[in-house]
Amino acid sequence: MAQFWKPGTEKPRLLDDEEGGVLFLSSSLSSSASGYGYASFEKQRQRLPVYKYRTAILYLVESHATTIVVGETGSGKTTQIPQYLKEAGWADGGRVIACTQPRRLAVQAVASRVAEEMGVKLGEEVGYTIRFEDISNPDVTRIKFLTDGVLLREMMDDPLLTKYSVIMVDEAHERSISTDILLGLLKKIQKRRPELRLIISSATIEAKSISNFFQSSKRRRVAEDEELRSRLEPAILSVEGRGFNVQIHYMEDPVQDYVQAAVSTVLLIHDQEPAGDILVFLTGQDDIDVAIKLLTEEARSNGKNSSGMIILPLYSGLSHAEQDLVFSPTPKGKRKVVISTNIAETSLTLEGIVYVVDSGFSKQRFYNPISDIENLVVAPISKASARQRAGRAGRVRPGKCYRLYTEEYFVNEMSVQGIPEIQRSNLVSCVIQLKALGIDNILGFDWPASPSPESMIRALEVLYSLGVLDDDAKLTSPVGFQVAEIPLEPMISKMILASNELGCSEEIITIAAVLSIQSIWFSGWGAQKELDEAKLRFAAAEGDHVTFLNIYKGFLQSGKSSKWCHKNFINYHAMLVRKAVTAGFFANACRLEAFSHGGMYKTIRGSQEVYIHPSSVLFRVNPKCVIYHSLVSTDRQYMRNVISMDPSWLTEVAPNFYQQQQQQQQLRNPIIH
Ligand SMILES: Nc1ncnc2c1ncn2[C@@H]1O[C@H](COP(=O)(O)OP(=O)(O)OP(=O)(O)O)[C@@H](O)[C@H]1O
Repeated sequence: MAQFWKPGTEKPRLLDDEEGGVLFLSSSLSSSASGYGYASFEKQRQRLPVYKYRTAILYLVESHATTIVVGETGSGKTTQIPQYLKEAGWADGGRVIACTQPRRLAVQAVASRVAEEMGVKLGEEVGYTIRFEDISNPDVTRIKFLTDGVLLREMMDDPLLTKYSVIMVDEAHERSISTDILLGLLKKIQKRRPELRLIISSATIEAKSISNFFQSSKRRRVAEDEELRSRLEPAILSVEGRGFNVQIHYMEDPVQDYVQAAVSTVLLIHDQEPAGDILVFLTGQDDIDVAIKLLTEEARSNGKNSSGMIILPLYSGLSHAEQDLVFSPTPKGKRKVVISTNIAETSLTLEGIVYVVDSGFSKQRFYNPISDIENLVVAPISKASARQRAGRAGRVRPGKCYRLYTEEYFVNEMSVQGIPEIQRSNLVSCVIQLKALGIDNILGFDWPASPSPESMIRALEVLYSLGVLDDDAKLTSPVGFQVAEIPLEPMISKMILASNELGCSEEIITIAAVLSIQSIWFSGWGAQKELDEAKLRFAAAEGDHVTFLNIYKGFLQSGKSSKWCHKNFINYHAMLVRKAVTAGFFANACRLEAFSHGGMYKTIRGSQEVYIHPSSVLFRVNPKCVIYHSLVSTDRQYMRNVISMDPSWLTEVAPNFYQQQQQQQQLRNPIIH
């Protein structure tokens, strides 16, 4: 059973988070306001800490090009500021107020909440746009929530974002790659559109560094007259006041297995704490599935009343219906246990949540430009994230947060902020986006945090090999422009274009769609055996990509029997498909080196050791040469979504890339097969 330090053993202190210990967020909303639910929306809005700053915010936005708003979680920044701006006339005359979020789920949830508070139908005055889903109407939408990635895409049609009067970049502290690109581009746009207003908001942002970014000395020199200079000077506003109390508990000793510790903590809460839903932060679908299984089994075997718990997963691959369950009210007498990735970390209000369990980990991208390998690894979160997670409790009533790490670790070892995503990612998509927006001097681009030159060079190299950039590093016509226009990874886009010539566009578009989502398999939760059987039924000898096709066709024809699967096994056609995949993903080619450990491969590009992931239908089949879609790192580097291929295709589809590669390898290692 999890051992937590009990806050009752020491007098609770009013502490700043960094100091650790019991954290009582000072409350400007009293718990008697748990009658909150009954108050009118207007009253609820007025009780939020940000309300007292309404005039100040509007004044600063009027008088400064950039306003940075810093405030605690739940103070009302996201839901209220766009409404204040609308009320003050910033959406008059057909103009639009934009509010960006790093995550799709947050965009949908916040837009629904604001539409509800304003008493309007979602998609009309208040709308949202996320990739592949546009619930807005250009004629009537005045407040638009969107992911930062979608706003970047909008710049391709309207580089100065002319329809927006104010753009609020929310959760900037997350430093997603799209947020950083957006900040760099918005700074450029401001020079051309002095009337555009920016609000950069976050609970934990390092306001000073963003402020410095927006007021470089060059900008100050450009602004000669006093008034202009003062307008260009960013304003920083700190919203004081927080939501309800959130009591923080730490582990007495470090935990060996955070999934097991999370399960024990949920059972402890369910057993000992009063009513209220629980939100658990784990890292990904795999450990969420394990936790759900363990939780169900342990509750049953301990004789605990598991029937009182409604256990729900939350990650980005879920269907709308599954996501809706998480947001729906908890039936009386029940306790919802939502087990989530960090998609629930920012901006979300799940009304019934009273308890948060924080594993202290999340899946993070790490890219090594030398080996050209990008990994999704389970890594410790930062204090900023921990604070956001705790902030999911205490939004509509007081709450508790159980951190599955020690206070000592939190205070002394946890980093204050995470590393910006741009400094730990493959930059291929980022570079092509900037090129498409006419930013030719990528290395000289004004970044809030500069990416490494090695990553930049790697990205330029790959884009050149894909035929997307020419010798002057400009987009090629038509391929480069076409690839940039498709809102997918450049390799997938190139694969689609290649399929046209190879006569298999329909199939490739199906595969591209599957690769662009997290998983074609909906959660195997509670039905792992059936899921495995289904996978086997649809499996194709050529690899996962062709398996996706089989599934899709099966769906279309509604004949999902194994008999149907055998009858429609398409070999020759699949070969074509594989060649098109190779045309896009040639940089991810690997060769079988040894049969040890179930088949050891090496990347042709960098001679890195990699293995086929057990979830692949090619696991233990071990074709001689394969192409993978992505890598995950656990005890080893595993390739996910793998397809077999003929190595002779490589020099055919990517002559520059592989001839150069072969020459380099011959220098290093004269024997290559
Ligand atoms: N769907 C909802 N149901 C009930 N209350 C809500 C909902 N959405 C927001 N609220 C209320 O509004 C408050 C402010 O939410 P908002 O998202 O604007 O805060 P925020 O300052 O942006 O915080 P964060 O940075 O954590 O997202 C919440 O703490 C909660 O009290």
